[in-house]
Amino acid sequence: MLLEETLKSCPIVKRGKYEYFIHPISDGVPIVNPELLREVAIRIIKEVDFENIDKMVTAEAMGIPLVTTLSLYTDVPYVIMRKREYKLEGEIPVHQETGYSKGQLYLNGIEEGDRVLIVDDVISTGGTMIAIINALKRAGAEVKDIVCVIERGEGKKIVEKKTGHKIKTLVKLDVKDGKVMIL
Ligand SMILES: O=P(O)(O)OC[C@H]1O[C@H](OP(=O)(O)OP(=O)(O)O)[C@H](O)[C@@H]1O
Ligand SMILES: Nc1nc2[nH]cnc2c(=O)[nH]1
Repeated sequence: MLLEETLKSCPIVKRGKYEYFIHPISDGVPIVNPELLREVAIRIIKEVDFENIDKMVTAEAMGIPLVTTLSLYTDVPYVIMRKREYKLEGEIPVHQETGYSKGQLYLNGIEEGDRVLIVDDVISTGGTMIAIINALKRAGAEVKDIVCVIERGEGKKIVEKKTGHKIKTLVKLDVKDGKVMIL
């Protein structure tokens, strides 16, 4: 499959000590081909019962092409957790920490009782997923399902243990000696 094939040859750069892989789905560079985006969206659709989902939630930035594509296929609307504050009534700020960055994410547009699918491109340390789940909890939403395209490291296990939510992923990888290895 295209996702696995393209990951195997993708470049790695250092962000501090963190070996960061660069791929169209997780970075939007060097170029996003529609065949790859379509494959990923269809693989996600096969994993989720969209009949039971009111809204999708993702984090800025690289969840955006994923939820956009999924929304066009399923007619389910989406909310993007932004790194910028809007000061809208009811906006929920949460702290986000990844393997290489720290900041805030802001949730808008979710109402109590909303049945939510969380979508993201990567889960690594799990810091972003914890932030998203915390914000949704504070909004009173019901997290129905979680899908991340790429899994690396222990983040998935950590978040599952901490929150009790199961996380579905399409591909698991490790970065070793400057190379991506599909597990
Ligand atoms: O499991 P974690 O260690 O939290 O890493 C996963 C997060 O890292 C990336 O986002 P990033 O904050 O780099 O933003 P970007 O989408 O703008 O690249 C990715 O899109 C995930 O949201
Ligand atoms: N593109 C990309 N996104 C990430 N998010 C968390 N880790 C990574 C990584 O290594 N590469």
